[in-house]
Amino acid sequence: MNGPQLSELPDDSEQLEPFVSSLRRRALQASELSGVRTFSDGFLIKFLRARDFDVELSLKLLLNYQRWRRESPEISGCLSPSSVLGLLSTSYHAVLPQRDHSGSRVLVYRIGQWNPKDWSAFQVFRISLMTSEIISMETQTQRRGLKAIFDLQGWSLGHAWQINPSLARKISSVLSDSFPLKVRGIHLVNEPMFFRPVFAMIRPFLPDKIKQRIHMHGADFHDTLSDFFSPDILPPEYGGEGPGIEEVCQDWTNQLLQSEKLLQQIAAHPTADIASTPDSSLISEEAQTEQFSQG
Ligand SMILES: Cc1c(C)c2c(c(C)c1O)CC[C@@](C)(CCC[C@H](C)CCC[C@H](C)CCCC(C)C)O2
Repeated sequence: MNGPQLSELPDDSEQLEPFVSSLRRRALQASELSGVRTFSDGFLIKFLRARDFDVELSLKLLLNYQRWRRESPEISGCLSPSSVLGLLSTSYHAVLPQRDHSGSRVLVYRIGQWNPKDWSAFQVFRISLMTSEIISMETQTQRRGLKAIFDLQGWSLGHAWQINPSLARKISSVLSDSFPLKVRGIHLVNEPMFFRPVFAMIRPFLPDKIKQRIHMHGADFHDTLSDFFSPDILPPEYGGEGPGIEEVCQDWTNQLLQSEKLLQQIAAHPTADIASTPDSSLISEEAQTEQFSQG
């Protein structure tokens, strides 16, 4: 059985066991110094699915993930949706309710809603990290990855000044090899000319595979965006017939707020399998059935 076929099996399948044990053994050896003593199956399977069950590559991804978190405490230390509620309330971000034709999650970021005088790039980054942690618990997302649409309408110098080379490095790391999610597409719409220098800071660190998945649509994006996404799932603001952007942002904000405890647990114990622990008081009943038992 090859990697993608293994990915299709459920978490508790016997055939996954040798891979999980092997990654656990390697991870425990490697993290002796960092003091991590337990890795849940669910945690390890995220990394295996992200690397099509290549144990060596999964281990590398796992160690990069831990290092990234350690080196970015300003971002990963506080995974609290309520701490950035003011920003979420401006309809800055949504995960669309429907997956695309290939099963990928579709995320929308509306950069223009971010007022850089009120919110730092670290806080903005935190939102992406929280969403990433939540969707990476979904089996189907582990298999089919995600696509992100960045609406850069309103991008200004105030935004650009927040992105320094160190932050650009952190952005390219999570996109390439520091987070257990398959990035299947990045779509920029309404990007102004002066977004180029910022993109030029991020681009050199990206592997070719990711570079090829970045699409710049400009202001006339309606036609070209629909080459990638069916109108059924896109909000009307992005040329589709799905629910409006304000509504989907509101819904996802509620989802994040419901996951507050869960996210705190992840920030405190990143290697534990929090979503599937018997202690389901961590997350509301509703959110569990909607978000975590799919696929
Ligand atoms: C796991 C994961 C994370 C954590 C993630 C993203 C994706 C696709 C992920 O899979 C995309 C967004 C990002 C990188 C956070 C970005 C935060 C900054 C402050 C936004 C500023 C605006 C960017 C200059 C816009 C363009 C970025 C693209 C070239 C990615 O966080």
